[in-house]
Parts: sequence; structure tokens; C-alpha cells
Amino acid sequence: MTPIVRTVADLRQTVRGWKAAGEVVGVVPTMGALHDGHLSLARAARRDCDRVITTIFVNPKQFNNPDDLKKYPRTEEADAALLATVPVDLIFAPAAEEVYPEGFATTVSVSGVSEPLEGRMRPGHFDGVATVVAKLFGMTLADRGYFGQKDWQQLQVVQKLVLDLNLAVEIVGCETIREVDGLAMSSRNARLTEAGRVKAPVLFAAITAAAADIRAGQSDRMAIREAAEKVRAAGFDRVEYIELRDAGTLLPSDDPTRPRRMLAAAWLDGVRLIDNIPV
Ligand SMILES: Nc1ncnc2c1ncn2[C@@H]1O[C@H](COP(=O)(O)OP(=O)(O)OP(=O)(O)O)[C@@H](O)[C@H]1O
Ligand SMILES: CC(C)(CO)[C@@H](O)C(=O)[O-]
Ligand code: BAL
Repeated sequence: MTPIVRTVADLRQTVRGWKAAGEVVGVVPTMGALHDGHLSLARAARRDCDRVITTIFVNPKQFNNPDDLKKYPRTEEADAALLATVPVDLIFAPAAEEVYPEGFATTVSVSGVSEPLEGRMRPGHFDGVATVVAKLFGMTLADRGYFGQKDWQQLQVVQKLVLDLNLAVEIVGCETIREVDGLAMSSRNARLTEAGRVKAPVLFAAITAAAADIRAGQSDRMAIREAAEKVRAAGFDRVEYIELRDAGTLLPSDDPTRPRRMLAAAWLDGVRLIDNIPV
């Protein structure tokens, strides 16, 4: 079974041994409740690195909604069994007090790219993410960090964090793993009702169609409006946003010569789903 380490001191001791032997260390940060999306990151790390650490930590600082934090699934035993199939070398699963001991007083805040979209809808969320990711890099001494494109804005925030703070971590963005019907895998999908699960793939289908229409010459605004209508007509409770943005800055972009990304967030069955695709 994969060793589960709970303290930074124990983690450091193991990793220092690896580093002394000249080994390259990869880290896959997660909040647990693992699925094939997470495992694809762990497998990518396994291919590239001598040693792979998966962190499992439901980071209270990035939850702007206390109910969401309370309901977040915790399935450590099943997670460890899945990670043993990759396999990874170590699971780091600290308690909240280990990560944020009494007197903890630092917040890492990445301006600009953190602000629109998810940043606007989930105030404080990316400060929590940037703070914990900076800490996880410091704790694990990783050479490479693996993140999913499903959380596209998070990936841009982490890239900027590493650039601005000169962190010696190479960030690897891994493509979104989907269910056969197109729904992006996500731990929160487990909270959908059976009927909701049937409707959920419409989000991906609608943005895929909109991106194709834009490439074929339809106006950005019209294509996005049609996508939002499809999502609502499928029975989603609310579309928070469907936006076409510059893929790097996440600012509005009407320049088709630059890489652009369509990003979406919508509520179904009281569950907030997000997705994004290149345009
Ligand atoms: N379907 C997926 N494909 C690729 N990477 C993914 C996928 N889902 C999550 N990841 C990545 O796994 C890492 C950990 O994500 P996290 O633990 O939040 O899982 P999640 O399924 O996205 O959960 P949530 O329901 O909170 O969105 C992140 O880098 C995230 O982008
Ligand atoms: C990167 C991360 C593990 C930080 O808590 C989290 O935001 C996530 O699971 O995507
Ligand atoms: N998958 C990003 C982490 C979060 O939703 O809080």
C-alpha cells in the first residue's frame, strides 16, 4: 500500500532522501474523492518523474461557501487504493492544523488573472488556492506540479504564481478527462441526481457547438447566447457565465488570432459545474 504521510517533517525527511539521490519529484495536488481525471495527472507525473507525491487536502481557505466545504466528499481509503494502481510513491494527507497552525498569517494573492469569472463568483477562492499551492510546493520540494485544464483559470493562476515568485517548479497542464457523454469528470458530479446526471453533458455540448459556430464565422455574442439558452432549456437552474476569453489573461478577447478559451459555469441540482474548451 502507498505510504500516507501526515506531517511536513516526515514528508521533508523522505523527500530530502530522494533529492540527495538526484531524483526528480512530481506533485499532484488534489482535494481527494479521486476519479480518472486525477489519475491521469498522477500517470503523467509517473511518466515524467522519478518520484510522485499526491497530496490530498480539502483546503478550507479556498471554500467561499461553508456548505460546499461541509459536503465535500472525503474518501481517503478508496483514494489510496486508486493511487496504488498508478502507482505513486507517497500520499501526503495532512490535517488542517498541520497546514494552518495557530498564528498562520500569510495570504498569497495573484492579481489580474484571479479576478474575473471564478474569482468574481467565488470571492477569496483563488487566494486560498494560491496560498495552499505555494505551501504545497514548499512542503513537497517538488520539481514539477501537475494540474488539470478542467480548472483552466486555476492553471493560469498557478502559472502566474510560479512566475512571479520565481518558484523552481515546472507546471504541467493536463487535458480534461471526460465521461463518454462528454461531461468533464469532477468530484462534485457525484452529488447530481440521476436525472441531473442525464442533463449535465449539455454544458459541454453547448460550448462545443458555440466554439464551432464561432470558428465558422458566427458572432461571438450570438453563439454564446445560443449556448446559454441550450443549457437553460436542458433544465439547468442557472447559467453563471459562458464567456470567450484570452486563454492566458482571461480578459475578454475578440481577437481570433490569439489563443482563446470558452469558459462556463452553471448550476444543476444545486451542484455548480464548470467546463472550458479552446476556441
Ligand atoms: N476531469 C478532469 N480532467 C483532468 N484533470 C482534472 C479533472 N478533474 C479535476 N482535475 C484536476 O485535478 C486536480 C485536483 O482537482 P480537485 O481535487 O478539485 O478535483 P475535482 O474533481 O475538480 O473536484 P471539484 O468537484 O472540486 O471540482 C486539479 O488540478 C484539477 O484541475
Ligand atoms: C489545486 C488544489 C488541490 C488546491 O487545493 C485544488 O484547488 C484543486 O483540487 O483543484
Ligand atoms: N477544482 C477546484 C477546486 C475547487 O473547486 O475548490
